[in-house]
This record gives sequence, C-alpha cells and structure tokens, in this order.
Amino acid sequence: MGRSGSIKRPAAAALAAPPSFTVKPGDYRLMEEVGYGAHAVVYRAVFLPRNEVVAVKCLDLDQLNNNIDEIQREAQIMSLIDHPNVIRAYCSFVVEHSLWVVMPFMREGSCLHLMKIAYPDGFEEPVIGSILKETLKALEYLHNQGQIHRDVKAGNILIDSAGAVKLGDFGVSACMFDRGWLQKCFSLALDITSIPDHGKNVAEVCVFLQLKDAAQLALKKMPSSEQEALSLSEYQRGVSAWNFDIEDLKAQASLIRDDEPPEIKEDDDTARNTGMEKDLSFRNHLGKPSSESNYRERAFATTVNSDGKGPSVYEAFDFGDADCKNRIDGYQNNRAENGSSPSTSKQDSESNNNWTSDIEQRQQASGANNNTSVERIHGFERSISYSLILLNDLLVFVILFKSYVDSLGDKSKRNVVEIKGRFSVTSENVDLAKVQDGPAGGLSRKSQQGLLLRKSASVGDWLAKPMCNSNQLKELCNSSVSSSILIPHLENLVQQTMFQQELIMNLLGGLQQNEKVDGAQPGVSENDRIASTANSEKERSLLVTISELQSRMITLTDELIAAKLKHVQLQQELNALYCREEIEDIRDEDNEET
Ligand SMILES: Nc1ncnc2c1ncn2[C@@H]1O[C@H](COP(=O)(O)OP(=O)(O)OP(=O)(O)O)[C@@H](O)[C@H]1O
Repeated sequence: MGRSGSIKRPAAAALAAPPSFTVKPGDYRLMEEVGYGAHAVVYRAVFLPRNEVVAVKCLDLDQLNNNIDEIQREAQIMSLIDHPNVIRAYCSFVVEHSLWVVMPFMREGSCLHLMKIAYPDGFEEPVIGSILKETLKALEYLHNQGQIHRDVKAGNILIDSAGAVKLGDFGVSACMFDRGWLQKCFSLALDITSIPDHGKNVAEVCVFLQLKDAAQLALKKMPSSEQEALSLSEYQRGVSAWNFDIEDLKAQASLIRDDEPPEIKEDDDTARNTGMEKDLSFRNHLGKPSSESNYRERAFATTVNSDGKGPSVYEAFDFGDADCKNRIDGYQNNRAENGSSPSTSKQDSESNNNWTSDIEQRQQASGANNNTSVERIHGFERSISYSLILLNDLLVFVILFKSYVDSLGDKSKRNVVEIKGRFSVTSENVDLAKVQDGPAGGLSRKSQQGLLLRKSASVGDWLAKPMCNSNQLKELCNSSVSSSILIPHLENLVQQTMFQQELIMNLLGGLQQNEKVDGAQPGVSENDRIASTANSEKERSLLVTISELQSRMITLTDELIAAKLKHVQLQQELNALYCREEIEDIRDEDNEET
C-alpha cells in the first residue's frame, strides 16, 4: 500500500452524484424501515421523479451533534465510492434534524439479518466463501484509496436482489494518511493523562495504554450473566458486532421468544414486525411510525419459503463452480423438503442441537438410508476427517504463532511509517500472497502431505484441503505475519477445538446408544450379524482414534494459549516503543514549526 502520493483518487466524473437524484426531501417517499444501527434508521424509499426504489439512511444530527465531522466524512466517503462491492451514496442532504443519505436499496438486507431470520447456524461454507471474496474486493479497493473501514461485520455486508454483495456503513472508517487525525489521537491520549510536561508523556501514554488494556480485561471478566444480558440486548436490538462464539449465537437465537420471529408468508403484504425493542423516540423523531412492517423480513420470506417458490439468495450468487452450486441447491432443496422454514429450523436447532443430528437430517433429506452401521461408520469417518483437518490447522498455527512470537522479540523496533489509532502501518507490510498461502490460504490448499482426508459433506471442499507442505510452512515461519491476522484465526481454532471435544462426546454417546439399539433388534440375519461385527471392529478403532485426537487437541490448545499470552506481553512492549517513537516525531515536528 502506498503513501499519500500514491493514493488513487476517483475521476472527477465519479465524484459527482448522478444528476438524476435530487436533494429535495419531497422527491422521496419513505416507506418501511429496513434496518437501524446505533446512529441511524434506514428506510426503503421511492425516488418519485423516476419511481425508483432506493434506501434512505436517516442519521439523527441531534444525537450526533459532537460528531458532525464524522457524519460528513461518512457521507463524503460514500459519495466518492466507485466500486461494485461498496455501497455508494447517490446524494445526501439535511432534513430538519437529520441527514438523509440516499443509496442503492439492498433488498436482501445484511448477512446478519439473513442469519438471524433463516440461518441461525450460519451459512454454508461456499456461501461464506463467496460473500468473503466480494467483501475482500471491497476492502482491497478501499485500502487502495487509503481508507480503513474498521467495522467489517455481518451487519454491514449487504446483499441486493441480484445477489450482489456490498460493504456499507462508513461511520467509523478512517483515512490512513490523514496526519491531522493521527495527531488528534495522540493529543486525546495526552489530554486524558493530563500531563503538562511533554517530557513525561511517553511514559504516561504507555500507562494510559495499559489502563486501556486493563479496562478491556475487566470487560472480559464481567460476570457472565451481565455479559449475556448485554449480548442479548444487543442481539435483540439488531446491533451487530463480531461474535465468534457459535454456541453463544445459538443461545441468543434460542432466547428469542417464539412469537418474535416473523411469520413467513409469501403472500403476506404486511409481514410482522420482529417485536424487537427499538429506540422509539429516535424513530419517531425521524418522523416514521414505529409500527410499520419490516420490509426486510417480507423480502427474505419469499426467498426461504418452504414451498420452494421465489428467488433464493443462494441462487443469486455466482459461485463459478458447478459443484458448489449443486451442493447449495441440494442443501436448499433439503431445507425445502424438510419444511425447514426459519421458524421450524429454529425449533429443530433447539430440540436437536448437535452436529451429528444435522448430518443425519441432511442425509435423510437427500434420501440416503442412514440407519445401517455402514452409514454411521461413514458419519464417524467424516467426523474424524474434520477432526484431523482442524488438528492439522491447529498444529500449523501453533508452529507459525510460536515462530512469530519468537521473531517479535528480535524485532523490537520496526520501521513505523504511520500509526493510526490501533493500526501501525510499517514498512514491513504483510505480504498478502504469503498470508494467503499460510493460515487462511492454507485452508484452501490441497493436502500435499500424507493425510488422506475424506471430503466432508458438512465441512465442505475448502476445509478438506488444508495443509501447507513443509517448505511453505518453513517460509511462513520465517516471514512476519501480522498478529491481527493470526489472532482471530487462533481464537477461532481454539473455539473449533472446544467444539470438536463436544462433538466427540456426542459421537461417543450416539455410538453407545446405537449399539444398544442394534443389539436389541430381533430377526437380524447371519450376514447382517457378520457385517455388524466387522463394523463394530471398525467403530472401536475409530473410537480409539477419536480419543487420541481429543487429548492431542487439548495439549495443543494449552500450548496455543501460553503462546498467545506471551504474544500479548510482547505486543504491549512493542506498542510502547511505537508510541515513544511517534510522539518524539510529533514533538520534533512541533519544534520545527515553532
Ligand atoms: N442500502 C441499504 N439497503 C438496505 N438495507 C440497508 C442499507 N443500508 C443499511 N441497511 C440496513 O440498515 C442497517 C443499519 O445500517 P447502518 O449499519 O448503515 O447503520 P449504522 O447506524 O451506521 O449502524 P452501526 O450501528 O453498525 O454503526 C444495516 O444493518 C442493514 O440491515
């Protein structure tokens, strides 16, 4: 990524809003509310002169009176955007106490919304891959423009009726090359510490930073009941945040009362409101009644109706891969055949909330007879393949992470080009090609080692090809991979490991039950008995493998946590060094200016 001199700026023609959209409020008719965030309500609207459907984001200026600059920046950034994967503002203007931003209407809503309504267990991997690919294109474009989005999450990834994926919400984005912004950050830090003598500031800022870390730690240590209440309240309010805890998400979804989710009726023009608590005063302030139906739910209802009619959000995606598409269609058909409308799938997940049941359901739906031991064995094999894949990923990450932590010790002083808030842009920019080949890319790389991994129907192709060969691994260990890239993967892996342990326990329980049932069945033929004995042998050896995997995973997880702690400690030391250097630079500049 270049510095300010190399930032590409959109051509002048692209800067101007399309002349066809006017800045007269009377030209827009606000329809139903389609979403809301911390500072804004978004409506479906009609641009009357052309009878064209658009989205209007209404930002409450009173509520944000201290952040006018930021609001202006968001509107400005959105109007400069010219990329198919980033939501662009057609125009913006002030209406009484709010700023209206007119933009393309994304009919299917956000990924968060889709998951809440119809996919409480998350999307299928191919869909995730497709969404992420488009999102990465958006980020690449923004980064080339010198912008950091800083709020990439499911609630800000929107999908239109054609299946196009666009990144929205620039409320907290920042320009990486904005020196003024950088200075503001530092002076804020200095204000907080209230130290008049600049000579002492270096140390004080580092105290300040530690306090901030302590506050974050305290938040983590908040009693789980309080965390749950906070988390549930945010979930119900539709506030989207990063949450990698699948069990937590499931628990939150299950806490929503049965009468809260929308009733999915394709021909119901007045889809019911979700009933989620919302800030009524804010919405009334913006001049819209709070009881209006939620268009989003109605719109998506047509895509997931169990009768199979209506467009599918999946069908709209261009996967560029017939196999992927078939698998998705198959999954969709299974859902339809099962009658798994959003409400029923939620009940399913409550009553049958484990991975093995999911496999069984999908197998049943595809017409497979999974009652035999052979089928069960295949199920176990798939589970073990999944375990092996995760285990190997974990191993690769532990090795990488350890070498990264070790390398941090040697690199106590890197070439800092810019520090922007919590971002440090160094001359040692991460080589994305390497990173793709590493932790993330490793997932899509074909296994070049001896492991023969059976493809898992549930886990998907991309997970079944996870390994780097030894040379690539060595190369990665020698390269400096950013902790901000590694840590989320590591955390994710720890969670997956825990999930695996639970899965193994479920498998063991399921196997014991099945053995009991098989033993009790009368009228079993001699051939079946022989087959059953052979399968029992196989099951037993698989069980041994499972328990071995389990203990290896636990050991690896422990190592991982220890490495992570060391990393945090080293990172803090590094931060302190960066701060010192940057503050000295700023002071030198001040001195030069004076
Ligand atoms: N162009 C659009 N078309 C359709 N729905 C949209 C559009 N833009 C936003 N939404 C919906 O409105 C919701 C809130 O929008 P947005 O995230 O921009 O508001 P915000 O106040 O900036 O949110 P946050 O709290 O995340 O900062 C989104 O999650 C999405 O569901």
